[in-house]
Amino acid sequence: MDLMPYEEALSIVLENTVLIGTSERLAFTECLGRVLAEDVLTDTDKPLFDNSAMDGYAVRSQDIQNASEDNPVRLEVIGEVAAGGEQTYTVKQGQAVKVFTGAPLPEGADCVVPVELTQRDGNTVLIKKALKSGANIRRKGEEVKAGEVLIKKGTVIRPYEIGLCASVNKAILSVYTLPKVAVLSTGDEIKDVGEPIEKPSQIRTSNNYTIFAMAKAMGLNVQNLGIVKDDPETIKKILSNIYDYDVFITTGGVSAGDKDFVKMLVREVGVDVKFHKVRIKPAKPILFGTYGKRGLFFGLPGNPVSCAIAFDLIVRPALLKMMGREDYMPTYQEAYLIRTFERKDADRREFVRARVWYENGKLLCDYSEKLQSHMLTSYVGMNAYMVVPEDVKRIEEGSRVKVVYFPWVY
Ligand SMILES: Nc1nc2c(c(=O)[nH]1)N[C@H]1C(S)=C(S)[C@@H](COP(=O)(O)OP(=O)(O)OC[C@H]3O[C@@H](n4cnc5c(N)ncnc54)[C@H](O)[C@@H]3O)O[C@H]1N2
Ligand code: MOO
Repeated sequence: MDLMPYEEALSIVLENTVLIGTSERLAFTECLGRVLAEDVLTDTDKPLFDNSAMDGYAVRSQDIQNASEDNPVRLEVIGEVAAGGEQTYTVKQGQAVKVFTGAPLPEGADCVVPVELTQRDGNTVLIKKALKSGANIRRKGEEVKAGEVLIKKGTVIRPYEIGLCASVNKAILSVYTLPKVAVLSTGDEIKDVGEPIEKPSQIRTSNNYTIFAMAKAMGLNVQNLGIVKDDPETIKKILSNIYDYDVFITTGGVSAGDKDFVKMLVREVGVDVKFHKVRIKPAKPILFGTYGKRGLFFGLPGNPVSCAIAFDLIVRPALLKMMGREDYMPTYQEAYLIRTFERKDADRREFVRARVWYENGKLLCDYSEKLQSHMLTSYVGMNAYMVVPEDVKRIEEGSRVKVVYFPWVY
């Protein structure tokens, strides 16, 4: 049986992914990483008033049009306005007012000469350069006017937008509700952190923690349901709770073993399985299905690297789309391979842990020595996946390869 290509699998997942749709109103400080469910309007002009962009002297540009280093223009200093200060002066011909950055612009002045281009002399100042009308002035409403859209619906709130909301006193934002996510690991041999290992064949879990951390790093509301033994009744009982979540993720139990129960039991709890197995390496046995109104079920393979890759390249885009993000597709770049890569089994598209970096203006790529799907250490020191296309056995040093950065920026 031909395996499903990666693109087809991803598009099936995304076709079945719907935006949560509901929204909630939150304090702007709680909205980091959230997606705006409506346009943010400002009810004030930004800036609120004409003000100086420099520490210097507010003057009339026509008074200084012939000013130069050799032939400075002398103006009478009639006062001083600080940031936050009252604007009480009117600058008339031959006059200047000392101003500081952010200070309201005195009436009559139409430019500000930075202090570096002046020389103070008692109650006069020498201006050493001609400036145009408007120079070093921030005009009322030049950034945004009252009633205008400040941030569009669909925008992700980053620290910049948090600051912007603060600057216009926008204290409450309407953002899309986050999907509720659960992660459950399966396997008789899997032991939780802190549990004693009783026999050498037991395995310390990593998967439920990796996936929990990945969802958490996306700002999601995620529950780690721990580990369940390969007992069909217990697994089915837990799986019957999928309806409490928008996205349910299991790890393990999806390949061909006698105890790989997840793939059978999900159907019994009402999951409509859309695919099982994709032409990728690792993570081939990934299972995907839908349930209820908008539920997404992902059965990720048990091998720790397979599990992580399946999340990064298949689950994460769906979660982003569900959260209301428009930039949910993984983005690829081209890099130059610095060392020949070879593999024996070339059937599937392989995502090799790699490191990319710029050198002399070129993005270069080297790959981890650890290629197997149980080796979580293959991530350490790496920052990207190098894509080895289907049917390609060897990529020569110096060739161009496609890479995709790990989505976690630290
Ligand atoms: N006959 C076949 N065998 C396998 C196939 C196949 O096509 N035919 N596919 C292989 C591939 S590819 C993968 S990937 C794995 C996936 O298997 P499962 O999803 O069924 O996972 P398990 O069998 O439960 O475990 C696989 C492996 O991973 C370890 N594991 C499981 N859970 C965890 C956890 N929470 N933390 C850390 N490590 C975990 C487990 O001990 C196994 O070593 O199947 C291949 N086999
Ligand atoms: O495709 Mo599996 O994911 O080798 O490890």
